[in-house]
Amino acid sequence: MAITVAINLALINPSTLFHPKSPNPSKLRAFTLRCSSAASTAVTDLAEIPWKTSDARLVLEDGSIWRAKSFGASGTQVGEIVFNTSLTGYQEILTDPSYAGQFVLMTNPHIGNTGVNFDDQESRQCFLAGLVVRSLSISTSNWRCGETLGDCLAERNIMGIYDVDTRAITRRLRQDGSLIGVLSTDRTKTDEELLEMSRSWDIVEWEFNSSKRGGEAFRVIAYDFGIKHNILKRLASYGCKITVVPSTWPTSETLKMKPDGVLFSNGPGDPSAVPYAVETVKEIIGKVPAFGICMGHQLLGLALGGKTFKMKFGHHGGNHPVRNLRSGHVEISAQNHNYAVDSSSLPEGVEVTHVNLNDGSCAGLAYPAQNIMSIQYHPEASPGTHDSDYAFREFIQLVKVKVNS
Ligand SMILES: NC(=O)CC[C@H](N)C(=O)O
Repeated sequence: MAITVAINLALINPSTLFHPKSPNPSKLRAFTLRCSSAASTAVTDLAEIPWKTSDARLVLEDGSIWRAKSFGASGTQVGEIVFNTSLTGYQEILTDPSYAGQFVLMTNPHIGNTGVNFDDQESRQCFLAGLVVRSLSISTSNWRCGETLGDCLAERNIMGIYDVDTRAITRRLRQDGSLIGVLSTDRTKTDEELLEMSRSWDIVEWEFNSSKRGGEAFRVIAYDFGIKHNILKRLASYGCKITVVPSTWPTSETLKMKPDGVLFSNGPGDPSAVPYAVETVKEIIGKVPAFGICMGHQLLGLALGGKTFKMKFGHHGGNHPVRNLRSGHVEISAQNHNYAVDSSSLPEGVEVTHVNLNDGSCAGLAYPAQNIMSIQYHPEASPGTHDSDYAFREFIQLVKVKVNS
């Protein structure tokens, strides 16, 4: 039932595309760590570093080259770099399928000290393309720790780098917008080759294959575009019996199953690149109460006739202020998205219910006439604050009213 996400990394011919922003490759700028030599030497003097170190490069499409140490897997990997401002929760971030194809840079400088446990996974594997951290904890200490962060990444073939100026990269992303990059530990590849790889890759290349009457549970069908486990756990805690179906599940089958509600999940990539999913949403809305989370919210926006667009550097973190326009309350929310619904493109009758206070973008929608609600961020908040958990209660309320009507 789970999706598989296939991405064309190895098949790209670096010579086929040339990015219009290309500076002369001979003018590649090399950024060496200002503090790496001093800080790392100091640490090495005190304790033997327990992981294998090797040189790694992060080459961004703007021509900047960031030299770092590697941990986890080695090799060469292309991805889109995004920064996440959460202070902790790196394990949930690693296993959030919406990060597929992306390098996540943690702005919190010290990562890895609690290791990885077997209870906090948001899905069955690590989906992100790579992890970028300033300082990797040299020791791991937590009563639930099952393995170190480095071992976890190495076993799952995910690359990580540390000893890199994450603040400088974040400032660059905030200024210039999101960037494609290549992480590599391969010394045989030149900087120019890596730069070409970063410029010929596109993240949109995804393929998705993959208490009611008498105390009975509500039956909810969850369309899996890359669903996080905590969404299922939160729905279950509200008394739902959930059936997870693949993103390509036929609408006719869904309707035959007579669900009380349908959830459209979070997921990676550009919502406008999956028109079949928009069609599915169109066929379901109006017939069954629907709740969209993140990608699901964007698909609902498109299905209702609105438009989505790519943001400059997206929202990734556990500390985004959102105003609920109905209650006037401000929630601190967990967010992870690069695309957004354009509020001005929405037809009459569709209400913008939430606004991101950092940039005024649309953070929630409702179409009461058709029992639809959606949230651009993560009410299941894992990691994050739990201010927005009430969204599940509101969805259950929509379901209840419909069931009892
Ligand atoms: N978390 C999500 O569902 C992300 C939605 C979409 N992939 C975006 O980046 O905007």
